[in-house]
This record gives sequence, C-alpha cells and structure tokens, in this order.
Amino acid sequence: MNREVIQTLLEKIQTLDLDSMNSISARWDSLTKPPESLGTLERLVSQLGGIQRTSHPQIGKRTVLCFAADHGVVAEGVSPSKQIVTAEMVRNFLNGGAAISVLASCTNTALKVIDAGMVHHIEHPLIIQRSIACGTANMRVERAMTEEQVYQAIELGYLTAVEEIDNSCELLITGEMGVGNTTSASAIYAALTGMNAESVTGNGAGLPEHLVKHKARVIQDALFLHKPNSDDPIDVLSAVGGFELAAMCGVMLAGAVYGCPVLVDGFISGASAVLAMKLNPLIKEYLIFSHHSGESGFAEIRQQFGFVPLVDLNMRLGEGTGAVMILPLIDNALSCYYKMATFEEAGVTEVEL
Ligand SMILES: O=C(O)c1ccc[n+]([C@@H]2O[C@H](COP(=O)([O-])O)[C@@H](O)[C@H]2O)c1
Ligand SMILES: Cc1cc2nc[nH]c2cc1C
Repeated sequence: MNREVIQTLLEKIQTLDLDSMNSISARWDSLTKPPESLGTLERLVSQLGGIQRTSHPQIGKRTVLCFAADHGVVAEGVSPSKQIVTAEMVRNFLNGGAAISVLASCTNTALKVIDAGMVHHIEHPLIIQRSIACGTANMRVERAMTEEQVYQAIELGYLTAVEEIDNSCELLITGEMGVGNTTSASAIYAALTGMNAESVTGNGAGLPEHLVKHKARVIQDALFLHKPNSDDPIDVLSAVGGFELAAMCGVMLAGAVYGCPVLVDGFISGASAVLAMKLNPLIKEYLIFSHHSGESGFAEIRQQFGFVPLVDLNMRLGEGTGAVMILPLIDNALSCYYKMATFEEAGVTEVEL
C-alpha cells in the first residue's frame, strides 16, 4: 500500500444509504411503542442498514480482529508491564483464558489474533503471524515507524478485514494487545488535537499516579522532536504510532470501502478511529463507538471528535472487550426491529401526534 492506493480506496467510500435508513425509521415508527422510544437503539439499527445498504441489516457473523504489537517507548518507563506480557497475553487470548476469549465465546464472535509486530513471538496453531518488525522504535529518540512500515500495517489491517468480509463477516470489531500502546494512543490524540499531552494521558494498564506526569513528558518530548503534521495521519502514525494502531485504521478503511460496520472498542481503538476519520471524515459513519473508556483523557477526546459511545461501564481493558460486551445490546435492538408487532398487527391504536 502507498499514498496513492489509499487515496483511491478513500475515494470509493460512499455516504450511507438514505433510502434504507428511511425505510428502517418508517418500520420503527410502525411498531407498538411511542415514536423513538427505543432511543439510540433505533438509530443504531438505522445506521447498520445505511452501512449495509439494506432495510434488513444483519450481524450474523461477527469477528474481533485483535492486533498485537510492542512499543519501543516502554524503554522510557511509561508502562507498568514488561514487553513479554504482550506475547504472554496473546497466548492467553488463544488458549481461551483472557476476557476477550471468554466474551467472544459467550457472544458467538470469532476471535482472530494477529501478531503485527511483537518483540517476543509465540508458537501457537491459532496465531496469525504477520509481524512487520519486532516492536516499534522508541518515539522519544526516533520515529516509531518508517512510512513504509505504516503502509504495511495499514495494509495488514485492510487485507485481514477484507478476508473476513469475503468470508461473510457482517460486523468487524477492533481489538488490540500491546504493552505501551496507551502512550502511543495519547500521543496520537495530542498530535491530532494540539492538546497538551497531560490532558490526554492516563495510567494505562496501571502506571502509578506519580509516573503519569513522566509519561506525558515523554509524549511531549516525542511530539517536539518529530513535529508530526496533524493533517497527515500517516505522518502522525510514523512519528508516534504503532503497528496495531495502524492495522486497526486499515480495518476501519476496509469497513467503509466494503460497507461493513466496524465496532470500535476503547482508548486505543479510538485513536485508530480518529486517524481513520482524518483520512476521510465519511469513515465515521461506518463506525459504532461501543463504550466510554475509563482511561483519563477519553472524555475530552470523545467531545473533540464528536463520537458518542453506546455505554459507559468504566472499562479500560482493551483487547476489544468493551466492544464485544455490547453485542447483546445490538442483537436485542435487531430482535425488536424484526420481531415486534406493528400497531396494525397487534390491534393497538397508534400514538397520535
Ligand atoms: O482500551 C482501553 O481503553 C485501554 C485503556 C488502558 C489500557 N489498555 C490496555 O493496556 C495495554 C496498554 O497499557 P500500557 O499502560 O502498557 O500502555 C494494552 O494492551 C491495552 O489493550 C486499554
Ligand atoms: C494482564 C494484562 C492484560 C491486558 N489486556 C490488555 N492489556 C493488558 C495489559 C495487561 C498487563
């Protein structure tokens, strides 16, 4: 992939199908309930229909694509975990013991785990080995990735998503595992908004409070060193990004190009989302923001970029867990849409306006 290929793909993205959305709204209004009383869930089904270009949206087959990668910036003491934890948790994902493994299994969701660039590789029959490099470089010292690596990672996400869509997947879910990736996500948010790093930096997987200021200073130093162009997501990714962040951006690009909704998880997936939205604002219409991440700074970010997560469970685990957790909500919304009786069928007098 390169700039021209991405540009060609971006130009293929259509606005959502209004006819389908209008038909869905009309059906909602015909069902035995006061108008719009199922609130956000009504709009969610409309959005699914607009994306899939049908008044009969389905999310039968859904897949969480979990990209794992490491971050050179952990050398600066910005994470409470050692890099080996990325690989150890990936093994746990694949052996069924992680939160994402349990939630995927409970919600009938396929889980694909892709090594996009871990430092420690694991042998496992289920791992999808697509490592671009053994972790990124330390952003405080040099650019995290070369431009070539950014394109490779976007392509990885894009092609993995397209393969799923070709295999009848109707909903893509972004997940990640990467010790140090909250530093990268916070740096991306600060680079795109111009906000001070401190206001978008939290304690990630449990960094002690007194080190969070240090983490923000590392981010500020990296941004000062590279001065990424806030209008250029490729430049931002190359300066302070990560392989999993770029790959999730590629998944969102594929979702928008192929008309497949993408359910966005938390703080890190959110950073990929704002990058994708910068590539083409239309991509936002294909994204469903699942939950409000408890990572501090997320409240400012969602306001800045105008996304409204469906629920707030004070989760900040990553892996795709917040997204998969809300699948039953989406399933329930679809069940109401398809199975509720209309006023006519039930012999109920329609609400008069
Ligand atoms: O998604 C979130 O909202 C989220 C918030 C904080 C931490 N995480 C997870 O924690 C890991 C990164 O934490 P850290 O402190 O090593 O940067 C990474 O594997 C993420 O999946 C995830
Ligand atoms: C144990 C552990 C599990 C995780 N899952 C996502 N990020 C994580 C970070 C740690 C440290």
